[in-house]
Amino acid sequence: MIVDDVHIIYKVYGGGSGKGSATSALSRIVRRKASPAITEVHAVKGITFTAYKGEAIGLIGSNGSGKSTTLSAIAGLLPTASGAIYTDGQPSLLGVNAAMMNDLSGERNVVLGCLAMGMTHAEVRERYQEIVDFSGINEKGDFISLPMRTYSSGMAARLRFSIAAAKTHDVLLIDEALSTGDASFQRRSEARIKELRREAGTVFLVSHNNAAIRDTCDRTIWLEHGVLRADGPTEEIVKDYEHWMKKR
Ligand SMILES: Nc1ncnc2c1ncn2[C@@H]1O[C@H](COP(=O)(O)OP(=O)(O)OP(=O)(O)O)[C@@H](O)[C@H]1O
Repeated sequence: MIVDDVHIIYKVYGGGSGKGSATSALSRIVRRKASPAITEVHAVKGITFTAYKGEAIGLIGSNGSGKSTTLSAIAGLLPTASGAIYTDGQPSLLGVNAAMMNDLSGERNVVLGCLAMGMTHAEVRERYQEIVDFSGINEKGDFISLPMRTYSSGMAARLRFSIAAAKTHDVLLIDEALSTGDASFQRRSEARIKELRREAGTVFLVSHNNAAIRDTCDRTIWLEHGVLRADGPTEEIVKDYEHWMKKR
């Protein structure tokens, strides 16, 4: 995968005016008043790097440095203002916010999630039990047949991770997934990420948990203010980052 001088700019409509509602938009149309100002947030400012098959890369940086934005752009969910991203294979974003249908049962979400990732019905049937067992949702009763809205945030995150981790991904993008779930689930998910790596894809992990980055990634990219500050062996980069954080 090649990320070539990528810039990402968010456009925030009506920023600052405090009148972003539908009725105020309608009144502006009726009165033919100019639309409110657009505020631009330049979140990523010219990032360039190359990632190879079999690599697990950590993305670190302070809050608002552009890690999640970079990941969304690689997943194809955000357009670049300039620059380009080239990938060999389909990147999938495994975020704690990945869409699930809250009114449907966990069971239906597993089936829909698997179909959405391109599995056939037969493959879904084959993997279903494994996904439910991995998530551990049923450890405390038959929760998998209840609607997702009855799950705790940790349970929902575990199910999301388990669905996405059931498939071998060409490029797997993980946003803070390891920080959700309890200690035993974190251990299981770390082991699964290692397996996914062996199955040849490229893994990106965004996390504030430096121990998880050290355990999972051999290369780390450090972003700060939307700029690539360092890119190299995990141990070296995380050490510099921790040192820099202490001095702030
Ligand atoms: N939907 C959005 N609209 C406008 N600005 C946004 C949006 N999402 C993020 N930003 C801005 O883009 C910048 C980078 O945000 P991003 O979420 O990528 O950072 P991050 O490094 O993942 O942060 P954190 O560690 O807090 O999760 C921030 O300045 C943020 O305010």
